[in-house]
Amino acid sequence: TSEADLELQAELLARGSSLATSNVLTLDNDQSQWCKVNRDGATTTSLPWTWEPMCVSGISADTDSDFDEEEELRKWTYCVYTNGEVMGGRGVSLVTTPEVAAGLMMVDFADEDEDGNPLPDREEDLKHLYEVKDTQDKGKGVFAKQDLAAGDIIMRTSPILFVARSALQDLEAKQRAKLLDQAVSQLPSTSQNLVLDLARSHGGDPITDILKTNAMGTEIVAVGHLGLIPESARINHACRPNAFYRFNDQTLQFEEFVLVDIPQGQELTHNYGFSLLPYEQRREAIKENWAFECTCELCSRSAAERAASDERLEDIQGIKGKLPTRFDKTPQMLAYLPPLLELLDKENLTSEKPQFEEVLAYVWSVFGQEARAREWGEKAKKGWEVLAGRESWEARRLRDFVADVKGHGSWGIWPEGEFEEEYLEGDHVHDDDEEHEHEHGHEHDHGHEHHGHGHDHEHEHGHGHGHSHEHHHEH
Ligand SMILES: C[S@@+](CC[C@H](N)C(=O)[O-])C[C@H]1O[C@@H](n2cnc3c(N)ncnc32)[C@H](O)[C@@H]1O
Repeated sequence: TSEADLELQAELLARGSSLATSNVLTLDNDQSQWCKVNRDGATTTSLPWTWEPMCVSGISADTDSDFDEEEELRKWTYCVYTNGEVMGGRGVSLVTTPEVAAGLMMVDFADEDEDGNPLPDREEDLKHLYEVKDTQDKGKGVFAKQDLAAGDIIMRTSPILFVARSALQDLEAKQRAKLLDQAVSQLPSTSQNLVLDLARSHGGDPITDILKTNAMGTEIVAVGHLGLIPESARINHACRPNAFYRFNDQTLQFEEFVLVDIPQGQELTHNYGFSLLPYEQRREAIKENWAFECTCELCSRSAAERAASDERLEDIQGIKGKLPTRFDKTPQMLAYLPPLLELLDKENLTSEKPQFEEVLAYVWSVFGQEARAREWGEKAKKGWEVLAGRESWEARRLRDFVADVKGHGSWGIWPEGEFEEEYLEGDHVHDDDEEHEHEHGHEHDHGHEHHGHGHDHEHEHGHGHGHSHEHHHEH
């Protein structure tokens, strides 16, 4: 980056930050006002935005539920920010706060590789791997054009539109529609068409509907946003999905990847959320949030098979609720983790497994059991390589672990003389609190499941470092 670029960035950053204060108008009621942002003579084609930001400010009353009745007034400003040139000409629009926009000015918009060479059209590279076709009962869907293996990346692209989640709450319907329309209309026409062509399911304002039907949960500078990725938005929901995504908020790069092997011709699926809820509740939650009746493989099984799945889900929640957090209770991990992993496996909850495989590897290491530590470390490594990516820090961490188990900080730290052979059997822990376990069944899961670094389609899916997943939805 040249010095001039750095200066420009610093200047833009300063201007972006100052918007936060200069732009908030004094308002005595929740009348909001529109305002133009001062550009101090800068041309509108300078990076990062190619359009004048359009902003609206207002005040919302937040009821603090902990101290009921107490209403707190919160001032807010949301603006439309568009760069119509980045990401290989695809462009990106955001409806977000000036603070988030200022944070984004630092990002490398990922049009160049590390050596400054322009990146090829990455989506074009991978288009032979899948096709979009009509399904019988779910509108369009995405299908594998060849056999795909777990970990394969099938889409490399970028979101076209981001909307801060809070904006959907704070803005009243007309303001929201106006900002969203503006955000879309400032995009290049091919990108506009990609957005406007997407499925709708709720009625009302078209772009709001498109967002609610298709957006995925993402975070930008740690603030929750809905992101619209038109290619990935064609993937239908399944409670036990075979595909997943990662989003990198440093580069705005989005990667769709294969979670479990997919034979040629099979449909790709995403988890839109609620996958840990039992059948009836899951169905309700999907209907309420997504306005469709789930017809996925799991939801279409016989009543007896669904009941068996519900029972496994209850057992999974029960075991998760009992996992010890104190070091002196580490032996209990040996009783709980293997059955938990077996249940997750039976229930095809693939994306949940690596975190527990990793813990189990460290537990064996704590007890100085090298072979078992390495065996589970290998499983966790494979899982993270798929879920977080081969180059992720999770995958590296596990590669380091299996290469040198005895060099790991956990190795043999269980006090000598206190190790008992029966720990290895895993049956030393008595289920004296069996009753309890059922009490906390599914209560914790309001459909916001976190896979790894945060995903769920409420929808959240996705994953990664500062990458989130969620096929959101008000999400
Ligand atoms: C993100 S879009 C998926 C792509 C969409 N089928 C299309 O034609 O563009 C979400 C919409 O797909 C449909 N859909 C997705 N998963 C479904 C499922 N498991 N069962 C029924 N409908 C589903 C619903 O109409 C939902 O509103």
